[in-house]
Amino acid sequence: MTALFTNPLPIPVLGFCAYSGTGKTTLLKQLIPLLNQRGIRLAVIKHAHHNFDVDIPGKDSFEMRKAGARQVLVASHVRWALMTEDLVDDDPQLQHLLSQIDADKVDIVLVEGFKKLALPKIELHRAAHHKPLIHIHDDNIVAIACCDDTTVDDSLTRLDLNNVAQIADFVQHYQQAWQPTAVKLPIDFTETLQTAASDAQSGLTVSQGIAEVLAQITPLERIESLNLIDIDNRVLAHDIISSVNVPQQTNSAMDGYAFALNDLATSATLKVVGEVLAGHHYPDILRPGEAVRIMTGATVPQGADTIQARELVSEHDSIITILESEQVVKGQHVRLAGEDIAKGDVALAAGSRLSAAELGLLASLGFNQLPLFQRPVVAVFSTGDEVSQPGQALKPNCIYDSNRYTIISMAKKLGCQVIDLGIIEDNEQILTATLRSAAEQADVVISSGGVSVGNADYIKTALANVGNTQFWRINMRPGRPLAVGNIDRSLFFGLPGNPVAVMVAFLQFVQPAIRKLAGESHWQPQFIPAIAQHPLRSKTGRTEFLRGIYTIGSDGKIHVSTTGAQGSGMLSSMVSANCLIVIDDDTATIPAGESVFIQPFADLL
Ligand SMILES: Nc1nc2c(c(=O)[nH]1)N[C@H]1C(S)=C(S)[C@@H](COP(=O)(O)OP(=O)(O)OC[C@H]3O[C@@H](n4cnc5c(N)ncnc54)[C@H](O)[C@@H]3O)O[C@H]1N2
Ligand code: MOO
Repeated sequence: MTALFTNPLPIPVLGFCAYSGTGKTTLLKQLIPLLNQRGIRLAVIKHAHHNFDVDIPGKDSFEMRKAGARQVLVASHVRWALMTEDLVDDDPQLQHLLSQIDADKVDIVLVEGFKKLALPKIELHRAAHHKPLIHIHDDNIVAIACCDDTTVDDSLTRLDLNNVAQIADFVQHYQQAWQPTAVKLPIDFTETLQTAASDAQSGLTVSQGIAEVLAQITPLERIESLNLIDIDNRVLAHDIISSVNVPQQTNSAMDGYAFALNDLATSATLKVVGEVLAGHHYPDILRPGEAVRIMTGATVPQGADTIQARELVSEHDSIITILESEQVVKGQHVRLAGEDIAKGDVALAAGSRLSAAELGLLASLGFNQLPLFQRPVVAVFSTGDEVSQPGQALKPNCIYDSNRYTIISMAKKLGCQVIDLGIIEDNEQILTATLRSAAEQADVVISSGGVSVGNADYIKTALANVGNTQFWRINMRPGRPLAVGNIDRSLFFGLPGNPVAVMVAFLQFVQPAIRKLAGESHWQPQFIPAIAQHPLRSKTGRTEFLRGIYTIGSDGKIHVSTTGAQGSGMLSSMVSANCLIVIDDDTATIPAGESVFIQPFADLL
């Protein structure tokens, strides 16, 4: 009977619910000053069932609103009030109302009304009114404030409706003990292994599917050594320990003057006794009242602890005056030896993927040859009588093979070595031979097509001849059918035929598998919250991956809209998208303006 509610604020929200006439407002009027005395800053949201007004006819703000202004903000040095005309069919949305509250200014929001929402509430009950108890049908009641003659289940905190101080104690404790609930991502990467068989009928969730896939993988242990210049997107096989400090010497981050800050206490003028360029050092220790001219990257002389940039110094005849000397902070523009990486630190851990920043860092430590996991070898083929080779004339009723190209490109992006096996005709002997030879050459074999009911026969029988594979139904769209298994020591993925389903299934299942196989430690995709530009629809019981375009709105926040039609054969939707919008299996609709998680393609595609 309660409707879903998510608290959008970083502060607690506590409701008060009761049948009318129980005295909610009377209690709140007594409770608020008591809580204020205890230093708790409050906001109150009150639900009104009728057409209320807070303004008075004749006041300028009232007249302007009546003249047609949809929002009127009236402000003085004491308070401001924003009045918004917002005619909605049903009850106003509490989540939307809460997002109007300034969470920096209050410690808790008390809500009067919104009885049907699943927000934590205190029930107020007077036995004399002979109304039913609310908590019997509402698990969100955290306490009941009632009179002596009410019988209450022991499991519920009982408060005395006539003892406001006791209710204030409860609210105070609730506010102090409240913790925001951890953000629930649409895919749970901590999911533990379930038996696929037991869920085969109802299908696996995406999280279960990922857990099942990862459980089948042992990282490859083949290690090779390569020079920095030849390393591209490879995974480090051992921890790299720094044998030097970076930077090696304490040096200047500015062209300017180095001196001891203490000297400025007596005078803003100092005597320049030398100059030090990058790659050199000043041979003496600075004495009181002395400074050296110093260039960016040059070693800071002993005795100096602070740098002032050249633009903030005037120099005449080797005497400098430090301008704005009162703003100089000890240690400014000084880069300490080892502040980036200290000698003996793990500079990069085994399992790190090496791209531009990591390669630069390894170079900065003086490393050249590095131990790397060998690249996983991936063999890819397409199946289907209608699937034709691009570059050749398209036969009637056929389509060009696009899946092999998207799969090969994504596998290469993950640093794999790819064997292209082309299009394999729907023939059991040929498919069996292809799978056998693919498994001899590759760590991972990927096919597309032929995994849904009915179409799967050849792939299924060919697989049964050479390995063991499970056919799963993943509760997601697109990408519902998925085959995963082993052929000898190789991993097999049978991706669905629809081109968008191929890409989505690759990103969700094949990608983590290849990353784990390649020895990479951090393979989880990033989820970023974005504001839905328009209502988004899904179905509970399955995870929806919509193709989305995210942009930064004029409010500085990330907004996302879909690319339009979402057919799982429409590759153009992937081309115009820059992210997947991921709607979890508990959610059917996301209203416009609400938050939704996206997976940016970033460097994945
Ligand atoms: N009765 C049912 N029918 C279907 C179901 C189902 O559960 N029950 N699932 C649907 C879903 S979801 C998908 S996805 C597809 C998956 O089918 P298959 O993996 O068997 O793939 P095919 O039938 O061979 O092809 C589907 C579609 O994709 C095109 N295709 C295939 N290969 C390629 C390629 N290399 N490049 C481009 N396009 C390709 C093919 O022409 C079909 O249009 O099954 C649904 N049906
Ligand atoms: O896997 Mo399918 O239609 O969901 O593309």
